[in-house]
Amino acid sequence: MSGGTEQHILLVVEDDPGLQTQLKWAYDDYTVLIAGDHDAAMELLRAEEPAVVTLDLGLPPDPDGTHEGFRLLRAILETKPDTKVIVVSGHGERDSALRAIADGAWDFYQKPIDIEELGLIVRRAFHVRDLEVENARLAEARASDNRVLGGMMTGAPEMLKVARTIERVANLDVSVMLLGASGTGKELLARGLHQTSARRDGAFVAINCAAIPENLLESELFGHEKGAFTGAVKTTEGKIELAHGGTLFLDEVGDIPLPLQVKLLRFLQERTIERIGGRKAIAVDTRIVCATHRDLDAMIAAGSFRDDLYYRLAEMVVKIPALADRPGDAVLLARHFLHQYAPEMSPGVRGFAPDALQAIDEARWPGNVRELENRVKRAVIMADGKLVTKDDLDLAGGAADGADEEAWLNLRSAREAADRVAIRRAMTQSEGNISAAAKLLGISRPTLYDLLRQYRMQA
Ligand SMILES: Nc1ncnc2c1ncn2[C@@H]1O[C@H](COP(=O)(O)OP(=O)(O)OP(=O)(O)O)[C@@H](O)[C@H]1O
Repeated sequence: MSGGTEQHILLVVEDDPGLQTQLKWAYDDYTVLIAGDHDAAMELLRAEEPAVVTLDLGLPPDPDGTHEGFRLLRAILETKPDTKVIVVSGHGERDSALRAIADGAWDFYQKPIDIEELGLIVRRAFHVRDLEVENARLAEARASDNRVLGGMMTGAPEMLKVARTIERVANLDVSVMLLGASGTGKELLARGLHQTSARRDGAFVAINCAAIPENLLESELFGHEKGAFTGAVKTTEGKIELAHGGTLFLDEVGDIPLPLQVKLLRFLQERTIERIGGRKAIAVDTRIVCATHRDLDAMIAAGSFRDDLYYRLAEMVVKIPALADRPGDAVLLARHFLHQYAPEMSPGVRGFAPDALQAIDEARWPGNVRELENRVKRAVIMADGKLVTKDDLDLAGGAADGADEEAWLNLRSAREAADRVAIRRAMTQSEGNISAAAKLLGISRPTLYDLLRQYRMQA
């Protein structure tokens, strides 16, 4: 292939020995790997990272059904979401094929296999994959599958930087303070830090200090002995102790009252705690990661937060950008949540209408990712058709129509701009399926590929 493209590895998942041999030798442009079942396929996927997979839905131990095929499709896309999976289904299994597309398969092909026809689809899959690789290379250092730490999704350089910082400090013995508005993903990042660290086999315990009444917070954090106070009917471990060997996420640490701040500081200095009513110091090995949306500098100046505690907790301060400051992430996350919620809540819902995507892109999202997630969830439930509309999202109107109309450089650039909008919309409506998008646009698939390449757009 042309320079700059990755090695072309094709994984064929097929349990019929005859077809295996036939396919193995049919495509000499690629390195062809063969797997006969789920486990063999996953092993090869992990070891060789094939860009394209052809997947027969009928696999052992269920060769006449589709259960194993779908299970493998899910596993492949979970493990390596950018894999182009071409589902090969038997006669009369069109419904399964379409369901596979809805589940994230790239295309489908119906048996009996015609080597040349299937070869064409495979070739195009590699072609699109090459374009994606090239685009990704061009579009700064973006994660190829938009997933970073602990299941966090982002394509925004601002957030990728945050994730990299956290990965880097995860295994260092430094305290980390996450600063960011509500719903920006602080807890998710703390969890990601824990999972990346050597403590990953220990517990991750989270406590929101603002949500617990002051008089109960001490017991929540440090635990109590039986009889320590009225109602203390049995000895109870606090969160710090429960996170022994693991990580305690102290959310809204700015809400800890001063007397408790002293006790927390003592724990950080001596690494021992005393339960309320307890007489002995208990050694506890817990890493603390904390977060707040408060202005701790101002609180220190006002005397409501101890500066010595601050310096213990905040050796590394990581600022989390608001969703509105991560261009592209709102749409990326909206799609992610739609695919997460639609299957169980409204299986008919497949994607967003173009006006909805535009509104999502333009909204300010004061409640950040949590607000977006809730709105998408509600919209998925409310949607009547296959597509979630702007009305379903119940967002206040976006930017004024046509307000940012540009003066065109020339007819070519005006055409290109119009093409881009139409292609983006068609691709969105068809959830990235090239055939369907080409159909919507009234052009052939090869023409659409040419345009995508010409405009350097991602499929
Ligand atoms: N980048 C992301 N990718 C996927 N899900 C996300 C992302 N960021 C946040 N979420 C989800 O959004 C919700 C809010 O995130 P999280 O609880 O981590 O925010 P927070 O900053 O800790 O909020 P608060 O300060 O209000 O507690 C969670 O359901 C979380 O899983």
